[in-house]
Amino acid sequence: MRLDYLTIFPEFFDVLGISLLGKAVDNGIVDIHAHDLRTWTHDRHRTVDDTPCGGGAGMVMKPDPWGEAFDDLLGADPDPSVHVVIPTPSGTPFRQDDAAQLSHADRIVFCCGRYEGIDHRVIDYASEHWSVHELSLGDYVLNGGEVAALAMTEAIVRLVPGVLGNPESLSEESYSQDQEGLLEYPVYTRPASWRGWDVPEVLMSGHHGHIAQWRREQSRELTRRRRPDLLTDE
Ligand SMILES: COc1cc(COC(=O)c2cn[nH]c2)cc(-c2cccnc2)c1
Repeated sequence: MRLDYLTIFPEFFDVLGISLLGKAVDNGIVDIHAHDLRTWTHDRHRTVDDTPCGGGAGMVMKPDPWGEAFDDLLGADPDPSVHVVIPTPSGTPFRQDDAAQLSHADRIVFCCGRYEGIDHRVIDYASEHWSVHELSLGDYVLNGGEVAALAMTEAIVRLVPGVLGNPESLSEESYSQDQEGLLEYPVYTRPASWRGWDVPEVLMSGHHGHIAQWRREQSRELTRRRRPDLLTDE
C-alpha cells in the first residue's frame, strides 16, 4: 500500500515512521510519501491561498497547486483504484467500515486542507479521475486536515495484514463485526487487587463461558449507556 500526503506541513507525517506504522514501512508493507504542496507553486511567496469568491472571512486554497501535484503524483489517466481522501468537517463520518474498505486500497492520497478549505473544483476534478472520499473525523473543526489524516491512517493501516503482531485482537475491538458493533467491554490485568479495587471475580474464575457472557453483558450495558445509537434491536 502506498500512502501520499499533500500538505503545507509535511513534517506532520514524520511521526508515521514511529512504532507500528514504522515497522510496516520497514517491512515494505506500507510506503509513505509526504509532499509539501508549495512544491507546486511558482511565485516568490509560494502562495497556496487566495480570498474567497463571493466574499466571506478567511482564505481558500487555490486549485492550481493541487492540480499540478495530482499531475505529478497520479498523472492524468483516470484510475478508480486510486483513493483520494479529503479530511473535512463537511465530510461523511469516517467509520470503522471506511477504514476496513480503505485498508484494501493499493494507493491512497490524503489531501490536507487548511484555511477555510480547498477550491471545490479540485474535488470536482479529482472525482472525474479517482475515487474521492470527503470524510469527517468528527463534528468539530481543526485548523487543517493533517491530524485527521494521521488518525485515519492509523485506523486504516492497522487493518492491513501483517501490520499488527496479533490480528486476533482486531476481532474483539469496539465497532468490529465480531463485537456485533458494540463498545468494547472493560479490560483488566494483574494485580488482582489494586488500591482497593479488585478484578471482577468472573475474570479470575477460568470459566470461559461465564467470562464470555459477562463480557457480552458489559458491552451491551456500556453501549446502551454511551452509544444507544449503535444498538440496532432497540
Ligand atoms: C478540506 O477543507 C477543510 C478541512 C479542514 C480540516 O479538517 C477538519 O477540520 C476536520 C476533519 N474532520 N473533522 C474535522 C478544516 C476546514 C475548515 C476550517 C475552518 C472553517 N471551515 C472549514 C476545511
